[in-house]
Amino acid sequence: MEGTAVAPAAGTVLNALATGTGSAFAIDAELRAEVTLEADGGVSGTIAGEPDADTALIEHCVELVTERFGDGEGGSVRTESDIPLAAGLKSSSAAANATVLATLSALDADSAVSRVDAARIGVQAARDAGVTATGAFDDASASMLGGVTVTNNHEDELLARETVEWDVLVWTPPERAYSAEADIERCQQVAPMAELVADLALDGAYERAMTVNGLAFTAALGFSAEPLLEAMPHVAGVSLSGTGPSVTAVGNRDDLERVRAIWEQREGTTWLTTTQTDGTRTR
Ligand SMILES: Nc1ncnc2c1ncn2[C@@H]1O[C@H](COP(=O)(O)OP(=O)(O)O)[C@@H](O)[C@H]1O
Ligand SMILES: O=C(O)C1=C[C@@H](OP(=O)(O)O)[C@@H](O)[C@H](O)C1
Repeated sequence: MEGTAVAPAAGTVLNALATGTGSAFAIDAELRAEVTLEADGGVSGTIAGEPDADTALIEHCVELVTERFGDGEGGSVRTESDIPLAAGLKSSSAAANATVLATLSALDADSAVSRVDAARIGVQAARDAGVTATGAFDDASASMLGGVTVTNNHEDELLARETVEWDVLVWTPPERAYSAEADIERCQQVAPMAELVADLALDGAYERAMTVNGLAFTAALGFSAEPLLEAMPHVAGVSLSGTGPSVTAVGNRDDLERVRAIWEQREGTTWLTTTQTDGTRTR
């Protein structure tokens, strides 16, 4: 019994660590999960190219799905991806979503659950594995459904979902930042700004929302606002993504190319992509 699914990365419009309301958009960078089930035994996980990374999240995703939709099968799960881990680009949400759908596919139970509920299973696994602060249903829903979503992460409730077609520039510095280690109290200090960002996002002004989010959360989380300032005159929106360290900008392709030339002088990787609208899919 085998199943494969592919999930996109995502960038942040609103970081949910201040108020529990969050917003994210899927971007065209992929993570693939391959699941093989056996009648019994435990679940073992592998992350290609990351021998020391924590596999508890993907193993627990398999367990939750086989307990609920199968007969508690065991087996193996392997993820492979270009999305850097713990870089603010929602690799954990993509890994959970792809693993949940791959396991459902291996059980021949693809239609047993809606995609939104499948994302909620991944969120539960992330909470159980301790890799998230709020559950990150914002990131999970964006990666599962594609497009941009706005969510209440305390209730795992989808407040809005829209298809958007944006060019996206991403800068990923070499360092890593685990969400579970983020300073939540400092994030809560920017709650009034997060409320403004949520209002803008729910009005569909995602790009402006993103820039306000970027200014507030670079301050709260202690990142430099310099990359945001460099981009701001040229782009529609720019923000720290998640708890960082990646920064994403959206706007006109030619303008993003100009910002790319500026960001490329920094250490790390700068790449151009687009939003993704299909979300997570079985293969
Ligand atoms: N590609 C992956 N495959 C399996 N698990 C992953 C993967 N990427 C992230 N994770 C899990 O998520 C944790 C990191 O989560 P987080 O700090 O939220 O990073 P991100 O911003 O990339 O989502 C890792 O410790 C690991 O348990
Ligand atoms: O763990 C969490 O609850 C969250 C982590 C952050 O994302 P990253 O995982 O990208 O840092 C943030 O943007 C999101 O709104 C909520």
